[in-house]
Amino acid sequence: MSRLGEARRVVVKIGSALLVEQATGRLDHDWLDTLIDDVAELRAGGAEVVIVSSGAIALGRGTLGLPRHRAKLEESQAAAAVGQVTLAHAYQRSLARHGLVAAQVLLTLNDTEERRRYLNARNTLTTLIQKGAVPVINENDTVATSEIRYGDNDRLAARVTSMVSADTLVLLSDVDGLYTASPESDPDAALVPEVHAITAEIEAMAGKPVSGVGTGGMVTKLEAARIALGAGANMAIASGRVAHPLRRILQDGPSTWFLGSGSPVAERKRWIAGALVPVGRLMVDDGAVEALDKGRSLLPAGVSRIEGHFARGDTVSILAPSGVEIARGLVAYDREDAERIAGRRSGEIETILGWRGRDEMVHRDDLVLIRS
Ligand SMILES: Nc1ncnc2c1ncn2[C@@H]1O[C@H](COP(=O)(O)OP(=O)(O)O)[C@@H](O)[C@H]1O
Ligand SMILES: N[C@@H](CCC(=O)OP(=O)(O)O)C(=O)O
Repeated sequence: MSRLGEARRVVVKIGSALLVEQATGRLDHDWLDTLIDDVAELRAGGAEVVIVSSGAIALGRGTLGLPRHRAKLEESQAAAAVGQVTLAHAYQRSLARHGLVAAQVLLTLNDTEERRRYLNARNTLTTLIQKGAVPVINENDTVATSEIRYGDNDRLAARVTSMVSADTLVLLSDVDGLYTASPESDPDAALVPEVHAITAEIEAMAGKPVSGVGTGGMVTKLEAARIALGAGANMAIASGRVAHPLRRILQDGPSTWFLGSGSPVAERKRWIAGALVPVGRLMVDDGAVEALDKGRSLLPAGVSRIEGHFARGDTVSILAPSGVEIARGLVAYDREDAERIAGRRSGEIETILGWRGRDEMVHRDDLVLIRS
């Protein structure tokens, strides 16, 4: 079976140049339908699919009568506001043919970098996936100023891959994959089928050229690969210039696979254990120690004392009654709220806080045991 066939959670990124006909500025519905047929096929095979789609600016530009090149930032943002409506509607229509529900999610760089927003976005996305909807994500172009913009959806898609712990990222582009040199300028350039590490040699292959309506080029695709591999996912670049582009990858058509060594969950846990400095401490009772050893989440009921100042999403140490640190994790509540619900049953959270938070103080996906 192909690597894509084995994937369980896949993020697919679609570049503007694929969806929007350059000459007319129109959305290519026929092509989109073939792509969505493939998405339905992947889902029928048991995979969950998240879409990251560009195209809002290219679609809105024509409607507002803006030039293709050298539009000002605020003009592009205005174009995105118009084009995003068309884009979301196109996905909604195409997915509905398979009885699938589209969910529009617009993110900025802050949402994937600032811990609180990151957790909120992650919770929303995982809820959508669990409910069977297909998230269709784009950058929130209208609100983002240059400092808080991604500017390219390749890296946004890689951050989303990490955020939802997807095992596979597919970047559909106008080329079959990474070539030894830019295929536009070098007729001898050859497709690289597999990349195991992003070395200086690989970096040298990516030039800076950019297609007519896109903004990325190969450089941002390599940056995306670095993020995806760091999150334990594999990444493919393949052409979307064909009907049924995902089926083509499933049938081992031309592509470049960037192959990582870890698994998404293992990488995430390594990040929690190693890269983050705990800012608070949760003392837990013996029952909680036992539950954590069995791989369960930490519930408020098992927390007996709290120290330090932390906000939702911060890293905390979890200490056994003996004072030994047994785990680390991302806490789901601010210190003040954590204190109010400590020692209480999860069913009481809503009555105590006045709003319904998570049942867990630290969810098991956000928790790593640090003693053997
Ligand atoms: N080594 C390379 N291999 C493949 N494509 C390259 C390479 N170097 C530069 N490119 C250029 O990158 C383009 C793909 O990036 P881009 O146009 O940004 O796609 P998208 O719109 O899908 O993000 C190719 O069409 C090609 O012109
Ligand atoms: N957010 C922008 C797309 C930015 C982008 O990365 O474009 P592309 O290089 O075509 O994938 C839009 O929707 O127009």
